[in-house]
Amino acid sequence: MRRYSFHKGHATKNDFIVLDDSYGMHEMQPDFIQVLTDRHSGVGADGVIRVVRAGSVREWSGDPNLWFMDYYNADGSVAEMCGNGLRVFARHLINEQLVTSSSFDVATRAGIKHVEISRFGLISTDIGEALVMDETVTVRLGDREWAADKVDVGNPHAVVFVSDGALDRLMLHSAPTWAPSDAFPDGANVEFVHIDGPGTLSMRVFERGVGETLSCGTGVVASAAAYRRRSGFEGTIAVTVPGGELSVAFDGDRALLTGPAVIIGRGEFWI
Ligand SMILES: N[C@@H](CCC[C@H](N)C(=O)O)C(=O)O
Repeated sequence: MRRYSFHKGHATKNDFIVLDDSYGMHEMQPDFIQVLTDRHSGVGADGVIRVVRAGSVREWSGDPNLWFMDYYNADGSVAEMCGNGLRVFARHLINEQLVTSSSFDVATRAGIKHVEISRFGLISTDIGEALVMDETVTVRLGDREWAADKVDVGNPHAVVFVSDGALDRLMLHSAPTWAPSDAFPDGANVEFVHIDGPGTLSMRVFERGVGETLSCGTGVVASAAAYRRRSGFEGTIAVTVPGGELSVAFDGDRALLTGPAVIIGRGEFWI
C-alpha cells in the first residue's frame, strides 16, 4: 500500500484531485485514476490533474521549466485540455508558491496556455483558437436528434443549440451519440446550449470520459465560439452552467475564458 498527498479543488463545480509530482515519479494508470475519482469508494472527482515539470513529460519538447497540466478524466482517459482544470491548476500553483507572478504560462497537451490572475478572485486563461468546422454532425440523445457544430478547442466538442425549455428536460444520465460515427474518432464532449439573449447562453454538458458534469470550460469556449459564428456577436459572452458563471471574450480567434477556481482542502489517501 502507498500513501499519496492530494489537494481537491473545483472551478464552477467541475471538481478535480490535484497531485503534486514535480519529477514525474507517479505512474498515472487508468485503474489508479478510476479508484481515486470514484465518488463512493474513492476521493471523488470529475478528473485528476498531475502537477509536473514539463521537462519530466516525455512528449513535451518545449521549455522544460514550465509547469505541465497532466490531465485525466475520471475514467482514466487522457484529455488534451481542460479549461476549468487550468484555472484550478493555476490556483494551486499560486497557493503553493510554485509560481511567483500573477501572470504565467502553463504547458498542456494542447500547447502553452497563458494565465492571468484577475481581480475579485477570478482567473483569466488564454485558451487559444476555438476552431468551428464547416461540417456539422447529428447528435442523438434518446429519441431526439439535433444538428451540431464540431468545434476543436484542443479537445473535441459537438455543440447543439436547443429551443426554450429543452435544456431542463434533457436526460443526460446516458451518453449522447453522433452520426457519422467516425466524426469523432477519439470521442467528444457534447454541449447543449440555449441562447438566453444577445451574448448570454446557458449550457449543459456530457463530458467525454466522465458523464454529465456541472461545468466544462472548454465546452463553454466551444459553445461561445459556435454562437459567435452563427450570430456575429462580438462582445463578451456570458455562459451559465449548472455550477456557476463563466465568460468568454475573443481576441481575434483566440478565446479568453474567465471564471473562479478554488482549492477546497488537502488530504492523504492510501492505495
Ligand atoms: N472539464 C474540462 C474538460 C475535461 C476533458 C474532457 N472531458 C475531454 O475528454 O476532452 C474543461 O473544463 O474543459
